[in-house]
Amino acid sequence: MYIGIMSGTSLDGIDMVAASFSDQSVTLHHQAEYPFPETLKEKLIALSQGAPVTLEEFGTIDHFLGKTYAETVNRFLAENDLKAHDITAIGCHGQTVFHKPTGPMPFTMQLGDANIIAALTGITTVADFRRKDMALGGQGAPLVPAFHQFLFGTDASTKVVLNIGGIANISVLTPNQSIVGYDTGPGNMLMDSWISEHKGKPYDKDGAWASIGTVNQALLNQMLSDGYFAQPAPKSTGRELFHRGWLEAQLNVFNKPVNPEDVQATLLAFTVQSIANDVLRFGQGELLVCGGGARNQALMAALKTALPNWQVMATDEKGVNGDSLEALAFAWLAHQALEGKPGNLPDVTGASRSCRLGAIYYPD
Ligand SMILES: Nc1ncnc2c1ncn2[C@@H]1O[C@H](COP(=O)(O)OP(=O)(O)OP(=O)(O)O)[C@@H](O)[C@H]1O
Ligand SMILES: CC(=O)N[C@H]1[C@@H]2OC[C@@H](O2)[C@@H](O)[C@@H]1O[C@H](C)C(=O)O
Repeated sequence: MYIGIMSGTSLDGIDMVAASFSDQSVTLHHQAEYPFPETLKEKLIALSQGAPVTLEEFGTIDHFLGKTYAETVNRFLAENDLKAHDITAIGCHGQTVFHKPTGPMPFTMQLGDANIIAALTGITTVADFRRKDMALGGQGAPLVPAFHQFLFGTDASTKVVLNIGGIANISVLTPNQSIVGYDTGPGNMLMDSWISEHKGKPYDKDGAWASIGTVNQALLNQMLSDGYFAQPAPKSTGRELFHRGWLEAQLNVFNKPVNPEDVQATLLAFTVQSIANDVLRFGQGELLVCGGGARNQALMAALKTALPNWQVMATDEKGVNGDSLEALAFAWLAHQALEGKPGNLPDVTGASRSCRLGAIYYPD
């Protein structure tokens, strides 16, 4: 069995799974979600918002995260009556705190010291999955398309797997064609940020607040003209672009009053339309949605309206829990690493070749 740990760009906490793999199939044994300790969450939010940080504070967060992942694994093992020796390895994504895939010195940074995870759990740990791909000229993201392909394969029809986390990304699985995958742009991140500022809530449950607002079409068109959307793949993005300051700049340029609930409705439409514009390029087929956004009923309804020729459904309808899919992917990537198999798809990330991903940390 492998453990997969994902804490994503929404900063909503830690998703954990225990799963086993064969060449053709995956078996999910256990899954759980755990919140971050409040002090850690505050530090991560400050860091993600570009707050100045000293090297000492930075090292402290790396340690705090590593310790938190380790303690969470030990709790997960106890809750599921598992022992360390039941687990071959842990695949830990870590917490992305910066992602800059282009320019002369590209880098991506995931924190959470995996030495601490290996030492405190007694389990071999694989981490730092993205930087080898980037060293080979790739974006280092998205990495999950290879796992989407493994899970949903290709049959006679086109399937697009859509993750709506903080950022949204798609994997396009078309029969007899190489897989296409990239980040489409914002997922829940801007909606979360706006409702948190105006209502003090971490997210807009079921899109209820957005639903009482009206989409401002002119503001929506302005947002959709951001240069990211016209860029060809390979491409990936993050908080570095679609953050609160980006929204502030958009509202300043727009320079007309918009009610807060109308901004929320426009942000929901922005996420939906930016995704739909990309999905529409691939004709018709099934759109399988995972990530927290799949739980937002208003967002799912708007996606269905924007994509009338697509069968839009949550991955759960295909038997795969959409809340734990990314954690499952990192358990699979750890399995790939230990089996000495490649993890990246050069067609997706733009790396010069496929390669083994991740650094292995031993407990002894
Ligand atoms: N019932 C719901 N209604 C509306 N939004 C929801 C609901 N449940 C979850 N969400 C949204 O999903 C988000 C969490 O999604 P998820 O855990 O997939 O993100 P992540 O893994 O952190 O991000 P990423 O995939 O970009 O790394 C929450 O922040 C919230 O915006
Ligand atoms: C740098 C980084 O952490 N990117 C995440 C983020 O969250 C969604 C999207 O942006 C995707 O590119 C990626 O995560 C998933 C797990 C991936 O690599 O496929």
